[in-house]
Amino acid sequence: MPENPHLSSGGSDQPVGTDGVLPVSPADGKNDGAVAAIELCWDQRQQKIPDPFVWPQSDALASSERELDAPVVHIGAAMRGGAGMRRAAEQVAAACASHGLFQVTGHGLDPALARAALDGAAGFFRLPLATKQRARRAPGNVTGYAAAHVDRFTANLPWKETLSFAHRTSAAVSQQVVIDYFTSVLGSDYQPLGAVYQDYCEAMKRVSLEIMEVIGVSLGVGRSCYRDFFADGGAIMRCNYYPPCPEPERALGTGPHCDPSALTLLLQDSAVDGLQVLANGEWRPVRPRPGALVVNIGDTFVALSNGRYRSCLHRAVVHRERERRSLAFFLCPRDDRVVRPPPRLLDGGAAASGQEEEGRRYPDFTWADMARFTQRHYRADARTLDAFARWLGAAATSASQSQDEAAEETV
Ligand SMILES: C=C1C[C@]23C[C@H]1CC[C@H]2[C@]1(C)CCC[C@@](C)(C(=O)O)[C@H]1[C@@H]3C(=O)O
Ligand SMILES: O=C(O)CCC(=O)C(=O)O
Ligand SMILES: [Fe+2]
Repeated sequence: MPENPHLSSGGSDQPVGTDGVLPVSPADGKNDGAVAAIELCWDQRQQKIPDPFVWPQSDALASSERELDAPVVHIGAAMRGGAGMRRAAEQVAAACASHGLFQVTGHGLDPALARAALDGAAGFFRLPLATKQRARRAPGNVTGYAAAHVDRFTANLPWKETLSFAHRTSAAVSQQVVIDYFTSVLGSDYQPLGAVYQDYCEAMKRVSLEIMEVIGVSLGVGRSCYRDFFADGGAIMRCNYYPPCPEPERALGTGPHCDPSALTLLLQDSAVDGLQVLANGEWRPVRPRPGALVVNIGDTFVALSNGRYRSCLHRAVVHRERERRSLAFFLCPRDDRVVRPPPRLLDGGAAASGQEEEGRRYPDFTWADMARFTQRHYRADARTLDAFARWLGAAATSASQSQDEAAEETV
């Protein structure tokens, strides 16, 4: 296993921090006092933010006023094929080869459902802390309620609360997986809110698969290649709430990162901006556009495209007087599906010459591996995919060493 501050040793499940951002008490993952202190941090009468919320100057770099140059893709027109698909594929190819973000309109998401999902999040985060804590995230798990990730990290805390839950469509699981989550952790009173997010996730899954068709065309592998790959996949749905912050220039709602998942569909609160993307060394805003969904490429898709498409490096800033909400739908492959690019995307004609492994930029992995890495070993940031590839390589080496040792012992 290489010496690297980002990686844990020996493939154990002990978490390690990223550059001094150490996880809190890994053994129990509980931090009740710190979670309760969150209400105090959010208190509007405070003048200063506590030290653990202060980000290094290099991460909290000033923002540009210049909006990110990102195409608006009409997905409805693309699905009708012909010129609509050709135009969409060109727009997607250009955006994904540069910064990895575009917007989507013509997606057919019912505006009343979008409103109910944003308002539902507002209502949830206004609940008393004790009620929200019924859904608290369990250690090592991506789902649940989290306040500033105080139970995971001790520094560079994000100025946000989140509620995350899993969505899946498969014959093997309940067709009401989101409703079941809400009623089981919060109680039967939360069935209607669960139903809103069940519908919202189903709409996002449909749109994600349509986008996968366009991405497939844009990479020359055809409409069904990625659509089929993700059809039985899952998703993590996350409601983000960013309270007003007395020192917004020293804090971040979400630090600089690439999403480890494959594709993210983000609905921004229409009134307040906050999402920013690093492009040509500048943090450029992606202002909310009524009716549009923001779409970005994540690390898992970078591997699936063999590095042709870029993971979008982004962050969310906070405001002094205004709170902000956003809804993120993170599309992931089915847990056990092997992430491997289609042969046509291998470099230097490797596929044609039968040397498939030589044209590969990243090793095989599964979403279960990636989820474990980001929940137990590494705080997702701008370099997750490279750190993950090294971690997989080191795990493979130590597994084959153990096998050799076992073989020697039996000789
Ligand atoms: C698999 C995931 C890990 C995170 C939630 C989903 C997709 C995005 C990841 C995250 C938002 C990237 C920034 C850091 C993080 C810790 C956060 O601020 O919430 C990440 C999520 C997480 O590990 O919970
Ligand atoms: O709130 C936002 O605009 C972005 C949130 C984000 O990047 C995330 O949850 O991964
Ligand atoms: Fe993100």
